[in-house]
Amino acid sequence: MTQPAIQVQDLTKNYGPVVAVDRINFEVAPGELVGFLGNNGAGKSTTMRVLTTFLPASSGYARVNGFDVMYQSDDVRKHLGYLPESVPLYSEMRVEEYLQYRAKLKSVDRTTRTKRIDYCLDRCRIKGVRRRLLGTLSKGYRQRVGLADTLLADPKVLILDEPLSGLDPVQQEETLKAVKELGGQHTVLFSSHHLPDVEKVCDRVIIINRGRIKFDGKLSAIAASVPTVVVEARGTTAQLEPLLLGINGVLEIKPITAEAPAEGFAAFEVHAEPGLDVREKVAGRLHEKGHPIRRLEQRREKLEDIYMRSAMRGE
Ligand SMILES: Nc1ncnc2c1ncn2[C@@H]1O[C@H](COP(=O)(O)OP(=O)(O)OP(=O)(O)O)[C@@H](O)[C@H]1O
Repeated sequence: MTQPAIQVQDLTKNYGPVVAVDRINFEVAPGELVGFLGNNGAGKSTTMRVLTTFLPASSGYARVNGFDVMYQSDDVRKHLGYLPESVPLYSEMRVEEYLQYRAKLKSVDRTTRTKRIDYCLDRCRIKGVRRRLLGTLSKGYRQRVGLADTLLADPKVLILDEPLSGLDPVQQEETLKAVKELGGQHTVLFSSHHLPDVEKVCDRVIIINRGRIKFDGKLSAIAASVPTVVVEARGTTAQLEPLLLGINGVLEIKPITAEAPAEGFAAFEVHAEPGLDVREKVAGRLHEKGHPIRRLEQRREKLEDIYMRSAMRGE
């Protein structure tokens, strides 16, 4: 089996009495592009800081490219690019000058340094601002200069803490394109609050809530999930439930209480056997028994549904 690029086992981080990360486990395969999601204070940055060796774990362990973050931190850092949430830059330096300086610090080979910087400027779509002073750049450009910096030494693993935060939609799109292109070649773990963007670029998402992992799955699996039928019809739960349950292929009925149905109506989620579309049968049965339908639709689970469920759990 290929060695995971990131491996986290029973990792816990306490800040005094605050348990920021609570015995989490996950692995990221080489080349995977994984979205790390969670509400404010869920534990994303803390996990990332442990992975990038900036913070020691309280217990458990983490490895990056096979190196232990506690005991082999130099090796971890050698093969890792980290973009913190707010990128610290020297405002009086020009973009290119800054990247030269950073490349030197990272021991990027002198003979290929200029070529490498050119490549990173191009990758992060900041060629046009290469001679600008960092202090005069907008947040989006500063963020992408930070991203170019993380790429300089061609690290195998990139950890990006909210690379899209505070950017306008155009800047978000540009940054997102740059991040997407990094997948495959690099292993990328990035945190974000922008679910539609995460859906656009990631292979997989991990959702953390109050320091615990609540969901870890491939986006392709979410897209392929069995759709649910939502039905709202005149009648009471007691009248409608047995009718729906009696339909061939229907496995489970769940009354919908989150969105209150209109007076005199009841609403349900109907879960049927995989591959079976029961909408016509539902319509036929309810019509036959004199229960007019107000709403009948097929709903496929989206990342947002999973996020809401995972991020609300335990609140
Ligand atoms: N230096 C610190 N000292 C004490 N508590 C901290 C410290 N840093 C973070 N915390 C707490 O740890 C928990 C996790 O915080 P963390 O910053 O990892 O969350 P996050 O998911 O990155 O949130 P956000 O999306 O707001 O950046 C929170 O309860 C936070 O208040």
